[in-house]
Amino acid sequence: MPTHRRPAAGDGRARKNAHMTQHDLIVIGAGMAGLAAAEKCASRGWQVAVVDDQPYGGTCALRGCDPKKILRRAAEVVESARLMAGRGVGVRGGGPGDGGSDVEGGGDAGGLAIDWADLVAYKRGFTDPAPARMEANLTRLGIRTLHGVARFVGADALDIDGERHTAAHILVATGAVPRPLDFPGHEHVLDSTGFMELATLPERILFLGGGFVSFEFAHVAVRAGSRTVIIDRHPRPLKQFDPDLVERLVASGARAGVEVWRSSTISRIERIGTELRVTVETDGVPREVAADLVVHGAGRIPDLARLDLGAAGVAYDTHGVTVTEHLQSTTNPAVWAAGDAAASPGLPLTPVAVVEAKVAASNMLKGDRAELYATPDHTGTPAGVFSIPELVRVGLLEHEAHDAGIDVDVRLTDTSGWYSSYRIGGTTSAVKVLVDRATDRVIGAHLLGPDYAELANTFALAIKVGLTRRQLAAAPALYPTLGSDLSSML
Ligand SMILES: Cc1cc2nc3c(=O)[nH]c(=O)nc-3n(C[C@H](O)[C@H](O)[C@H](O)COP(=O)(O)OP(=O)(O)OC[C@H]3O[C@@H](n4cnc5c(N)ncnc54)[C@H](O)[C@@H]3O)c2cc1C
Ligand SMILES: NC(=O)c1ccc[n+]([C@@H]2O[C@H](COP(=O)([O-])OP(=O)(O)OC[C@H]3O[C@@H](n4cnc5c(N)ncnc54)[C@H](O)[C@@H]3O)[C@@H](O)[C@H]2O)c1
Repeated sequence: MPTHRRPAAGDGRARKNAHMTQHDLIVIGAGMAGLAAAEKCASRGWQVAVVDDQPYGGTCALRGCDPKKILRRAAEVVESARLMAGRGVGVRGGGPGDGGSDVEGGGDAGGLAIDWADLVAYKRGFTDPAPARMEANLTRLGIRTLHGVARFVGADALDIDGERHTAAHILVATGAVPRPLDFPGHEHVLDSTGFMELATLPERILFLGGGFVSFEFAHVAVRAGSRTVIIDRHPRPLKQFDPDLVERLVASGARAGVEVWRSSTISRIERIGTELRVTVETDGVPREVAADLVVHGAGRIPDLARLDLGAAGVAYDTHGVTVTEHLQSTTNPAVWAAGDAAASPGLPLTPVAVVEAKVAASNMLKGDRAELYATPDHTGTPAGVFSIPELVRVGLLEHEAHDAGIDVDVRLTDTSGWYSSYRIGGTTSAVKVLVDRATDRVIGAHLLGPDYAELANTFALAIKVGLTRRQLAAAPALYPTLGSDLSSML
């Protein structure tokens, strides 16, 4: 095990010599986790450097959450117009757009359509300026910004593009990358970053994997006029979410044109001219399907391959850097990890990455006083798929509550006939709330419906602070808002 002195609390001043700066902290990865930790430590006077080989900002801001939701906005507008078509909404002078959609009982919105190139350009209006702004902010905070691939060359040393940098603490915040695929022709599969940069959206798109990425992108692409199929190897997609609500989402997606092929996978892709010849196996039986594009939605793995963690004696596995509950490497005390790159219990989501980074930073700042170290608390952290409508989960699933031996009251309500649904033209929506009968506390909330992700934040707070069903139902809400439906959902 590497041994070296780490600064005790308050002695975080960096040493300098003619050849290099020894930092208090080098953060590898300028994503949500890396930036949160760097800013916290710099605000306490530490000499901090951040390194990234890509533009600053990481996945969420540049290639994930934020740009994705800009693309989705266009699809939401088209969908909202369709739901209200024939109910007072149409495009003046416009002819029928796609021959009439029967999505959720609405009609054609009279020629309203997504211009993909314009939409991607609009998205870039947000993402392109972000790295310079973020880097300038770090510089203003006194944080050194480095560019290049970081690789360990010792227990407390990194090589960054041929230069050696040492630090008392090194935070691995390198995020995740699409899981490598190995079937013949896998090189034809486009990843999520590539999808959001497409100049045009082709007609026939297959999405490999039935998780977050595929559902979110397929629900956008279908509203932009593509034919979409999600191919998942399990009988049930979106396994982390409530099965009853997943089936309703799949059914409403099918009406919009998103097919889901279950117990299926892709075993081969061949390019023939401009077309892809894709072999899809369902329950082991192969068939050939023609497509214009195949998109990777088959999971992500921690981005550790370029770090040479072995050179620093840092243990890791397929879930990330092996860490203690306070996010320190189990085998090298100089190294910490947070976000998608850490093998912590937290899900690979942005709010989790930020909480972990802040906890890791606060623990590093405490020096050797391990008795003061904190652990991240992810109780009530919501997870949501931004399909149309969105699907959200907070707290326990029904089967998890039963497995934990909780006497649970399960309240599943179809809200599609409620006023709030009628107002927007009628849509698929439902809610499942789990209440612990012994304590009356809300322990799980599962939501499917337009803008229901906003309701998730209230449930998240309730679960985090341990509110009872009665307390939550009694909270006054502005009327008429979606929030005012909450008490009826309980
Ligand atoms: C398409 C998509 C949509 C998503 N949507 C959502 C959402 O709506 N909500 C949500 O909560 N989460 C979402 N996520 C997940 C979320 O983006 C991640 O959980 C979050 O960005 C993780 O942050 P991080 O700081 O751990 O890593 P990242 O943001 O990935 O940052 C890691 C950085 O490290 C750099 N790096 C890696 N290796 C090295 C190296 N050796 N040297 C130098 N630099 C290196 C990378 O270039 C990268 O910039 C989405 C993910 C994807 C892919
Ligand atoms: N809204 C959000 O918060 C959001 C959005 C996008 C991504 N993310 C994060 O990024 C991670 C990765 O997203 P993702 O959608 O790529 O992965 P995922 O883990 O959500 O889903 C992957 C799916 O692909 C299936 N699969 C894997 N290999 C397959 C194969 N060979 N053939 C057929 N099916 C296969 C799995 O069974 C699973 O259902 C997520 O876990 C999530 O944490 C979050």
